[in-house]
Amino acid sequence: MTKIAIVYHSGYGHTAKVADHVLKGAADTGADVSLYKAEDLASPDEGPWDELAAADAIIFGAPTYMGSASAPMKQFIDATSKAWFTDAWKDKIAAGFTNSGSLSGDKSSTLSQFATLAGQHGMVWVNFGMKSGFNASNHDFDGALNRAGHFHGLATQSLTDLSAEDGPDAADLKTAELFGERVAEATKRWVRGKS
Ligand SMILES: Cc1cc2nc3c(=O)[nH]c(=O)nc-3n(C[C@H](O)[C@H](O)[C@H](O)COP(=O)(O)O)c2cc1C
Repeated sequence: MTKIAIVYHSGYGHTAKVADHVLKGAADTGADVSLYKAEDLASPDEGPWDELAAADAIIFGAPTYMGSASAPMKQFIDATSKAWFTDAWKDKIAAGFTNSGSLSGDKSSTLSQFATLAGQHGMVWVNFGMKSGFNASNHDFDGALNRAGHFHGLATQSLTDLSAEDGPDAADLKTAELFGERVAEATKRWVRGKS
């Protein structure tokens, strides 16, 4: 069974909800998926680093704050330098997701940050591969999948006046599940091809 780790930060619960749905989509393919909080991996010398080293894929997730990954996620990113020195994550599958208040909100910067992190570790970045669900006049905004139209990762929107109970909406959460499924299937093929 392939092992997938999701490392995420969420200040107010919205991104945690997205992480839960990414997990659901990946787990529905039969993968063994675990969630890790970035705060528990803030130091290179403490936390479940061995479990990340044992994973076939690591998915990074954080809210976009001021146009990049939130500070606790950046602290985790910097703490991965020990894994970098030992090539602990080389040739693992990587993917990323972010969530923010605006439809765009510079989420692309956060996804690029995660793809760069994956590149630094010699990981194999899996993009989303889903076409935009809202880019033509005959499309409905409501219920559209991947309506923010990001391709190199998952991007969801949580309107800023809604609690994590009410946002992101069902279409974005379904999009998150399909993203989890995509990464899990890619991981399965990658692991099978290596053996
Ligand atoms: C410090 C801070 C900075 C933010 N910067 C952005 C931003 O650059 N773009 C955006 O669209 N939303 C921004 N937001 C809104 C959050 O991304 C949004 O509320 C998100 O759902 C928070 O996720 P969380 O509950 O997982 O922390 C910001 C929120 C905070 C608190």
